Amino acid sequence: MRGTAQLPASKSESNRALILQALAGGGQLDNLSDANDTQLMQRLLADPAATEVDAEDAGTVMRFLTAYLAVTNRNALLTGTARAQERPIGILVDALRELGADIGYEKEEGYPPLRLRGWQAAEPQNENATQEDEPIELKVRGDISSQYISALLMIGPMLPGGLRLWLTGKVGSRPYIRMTMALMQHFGGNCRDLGTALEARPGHYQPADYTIESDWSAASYWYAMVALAPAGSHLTLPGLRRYSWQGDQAIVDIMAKLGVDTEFLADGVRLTQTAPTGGFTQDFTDCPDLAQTVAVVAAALNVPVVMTGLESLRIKETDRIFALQTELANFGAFLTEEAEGHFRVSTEEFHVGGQTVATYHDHRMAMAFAPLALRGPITVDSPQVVRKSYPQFWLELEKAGFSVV
Ligand SMILES: O=C(O)C1=C[C@@H](OP(=O)(O)O)[C@@H](O)[C@H](O)C1
Ligand SMILES: C=C(OP(=O)(O)O)C(=O)O
Repeated sequence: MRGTAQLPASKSESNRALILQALAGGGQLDNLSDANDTQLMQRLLADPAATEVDAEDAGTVMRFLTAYLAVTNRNALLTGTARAQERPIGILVDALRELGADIGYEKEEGYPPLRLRGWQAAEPQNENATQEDEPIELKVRGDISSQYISALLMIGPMLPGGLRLWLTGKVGSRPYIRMTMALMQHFGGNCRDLGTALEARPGHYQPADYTIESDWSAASYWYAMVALAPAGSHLTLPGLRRYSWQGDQAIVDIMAKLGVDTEFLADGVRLTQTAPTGGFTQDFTDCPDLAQTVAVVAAALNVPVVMTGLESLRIKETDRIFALQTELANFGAFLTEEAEGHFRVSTEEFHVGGQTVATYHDHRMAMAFAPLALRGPITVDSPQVVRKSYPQFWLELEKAGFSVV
């Protein structure tokens, strides 16, 4: 493997920047993602009169728009795909109700679709505050999805006294919360991490320009390819930054152990194949979207990796633990829960030769297993799933020399 692969722009940065641009009333965004999740967010924000808003299968769109539509006093039905209707949202709805939003469940309590009816009071309520300009204080569980916290923080400055969130439980996906706060500050939002709580002070966002970084989660599939490619392979990925707001930059350190060296360039990174260092334990609490990539590479290289912090994987685009276990087994590898929350990747006899990988409506299943084609022919079922985050994925594989038919 040699050459350069084009990455999509970060969908996480893009979808925050779009919400903040809408709340700020302007600003130029460059290099927005072509991911369906981002294109969808852009379309939905551009139609303020819509009474039915379909977030499809995009978690960030569903969660961020719940808060955004509420705070902008919209009357709308917010819905999504069948899977989106199985992904919980009760924690966010409870918090928004405490703030004064009028939100009802159309079907099952705690799940989309949601009926949004603006605020119960003309002004967002401030019952929990002792004085007019004090922030409303809320306790929010951090162990289900950080997207609820990001959604709340972004609307925090719009509330009369701002917002103070006390996170409870084990907080997952923390880097995504830090990314939210960094982008809020970029748009002139006043927010702080107080250690025990997160605070957004009241105030107006200011229009700001921002160039979105390339997507580190998408980069992980190219790291996987370099790890599995013939010796001497290397690859350049433009648009990635050394100082990134994306927690999935953790792939740099993880892949160093799986035999990929990263050199930061003026624009992007250059990956070079080295040798795996041996087994290790990796916590995915902060970077859940990397779990599938790492599981497949560890299995294929027969590196015993113990994976922890996978709790949120069962409520993503699919139950990713089940999907990984089922599909890895077809290649002679296993993901076994040996103690609570400790999943060991082990390989009996890894073989690639004509298997069909089921993708479970999950872009990351398709992209995580695709690098196995370096070891033999595979068929990836429903390949169009990649459009959620990386529509050009198969095209880029072809450009890199894969035969995609
Ligand atoms: O805020 C974000 O942009 C995201 C947060 C993460 O979700 P959780 O917070 O639900 O783990 C991640 O898995 C998702 O792909 C994107
Ligand atoms: C979990 C993901 O996305 P979301 O939760 O935004 O649907 C993902 O992209 O892996």
